Amino acid sequence: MTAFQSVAVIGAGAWGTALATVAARAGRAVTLWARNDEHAARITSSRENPRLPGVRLVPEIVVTSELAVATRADMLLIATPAQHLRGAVNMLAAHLVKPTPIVACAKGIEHGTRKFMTDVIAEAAPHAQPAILSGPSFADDVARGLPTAVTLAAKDEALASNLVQALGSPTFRPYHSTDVRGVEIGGAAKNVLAIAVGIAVGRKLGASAQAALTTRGFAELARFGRALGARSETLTGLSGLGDLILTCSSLQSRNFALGLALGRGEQPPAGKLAEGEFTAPVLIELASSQSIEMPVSEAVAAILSGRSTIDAAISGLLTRPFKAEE
Ligand SMILES: NC(=O)C1=CN([C@@H]2O[C@H](COP(=O)(O)OP(=O)(O)OC[C@H]3O[C@@H](n4cnc5c(N)ncnc54)[C@H](OP(=O)(O)O)[C@@H]3O)[C@@H](O)[C@H]2O)C=CC1
Ligand SMILES: O=C(CO)COP(=O)(O)O
Repeated sequence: MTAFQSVAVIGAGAWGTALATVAARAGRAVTLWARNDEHAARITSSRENPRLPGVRLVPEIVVTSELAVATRADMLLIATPAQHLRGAVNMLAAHLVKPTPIVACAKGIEHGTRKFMTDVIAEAAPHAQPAILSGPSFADDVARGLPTAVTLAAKDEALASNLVQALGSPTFRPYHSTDVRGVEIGGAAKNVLAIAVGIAVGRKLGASAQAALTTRGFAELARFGRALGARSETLTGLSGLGDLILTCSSLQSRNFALGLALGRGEQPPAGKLAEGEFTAPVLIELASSQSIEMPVSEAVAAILSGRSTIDAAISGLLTRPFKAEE
């Protein structure tokens, strides 16, 4: 029997809604918390979230805007955007009466503090047990029950394994890990790199360039990860290489789609969260503070901030000095 019978998902966006279906499929009692009363009431009555259209929520999922109801759960999943994770955890920390696992499901690094998601949780809710879930998983695929595998990490292996037992099912296979930092790095960096690859595809640089850029993107993700203590099996695993491949090759990805639009000289899709846009500046700040070379991510940050044109950034990458592959 699993240690965690009930699950609350904080943040009723596309990913939070998909995760609520994951937990329900795994047999948990599920609460989905939306910050807005009307939004919660609308999902409750229609059994559909406009942020994840076409997906019917099973009747067992309780949708609420009352934090006191959600925080009664045995474990919490936080699925807000990365820059809002601290605000969400601050709110719920006051309601926690026992040490409760809080699983970060956002992919990013906090601006200003340059902190990764589990560090933000540990700071905002000192009695929580932070964990991170990440890997190749589009909300739409997951909610429809298409199969995937992800990584779920916590410092304590037994906790990570218990969380996996609580959420896993034949269509959603979490692998447990204790390499929290490695998992956080993969999820954050791959979004920035997907913007780069989207730009290359939008500029019609060809399938060979797409593969080359994805690979060199992985080289810098891994360089950054190793410098920050990530394990190599995590970097080449589901939350690293796995999610990078997905995001750099699929039009379903909002980060890839943002890059594609930029590369084509079009307006980026409106109202779509592309975390890489927010992660790029803080990722390169962190990298340069530790003298880690991340030329592809730097090019993305320069394009997004208007410091470079797309053509200048592409030419800058292609004319770097030749060097040994590592
Ligand atoms: N979509 C996907 O396929 C996947 C997304 N992720 C990650 O999950 C995170 C969320 O993405 P996604 O669900 O797609 O984004 P969405 O834009 O679909 O939804 C974000 C949700 O967060 C809510 N929210 C924003 N700020 C707060 C806050 N302070 N407190 C509570 N709720 C808040 C929003 O509420 P409101 O509706 O009121 O605006 C909205 O419902 C991102 O970090 C993303 O990288 C990870 C894997 C897959
Ligand atoms: O993280 C994701 C898939 O694993 C979702 O990617 P996008 O945020 O780019 O849509």
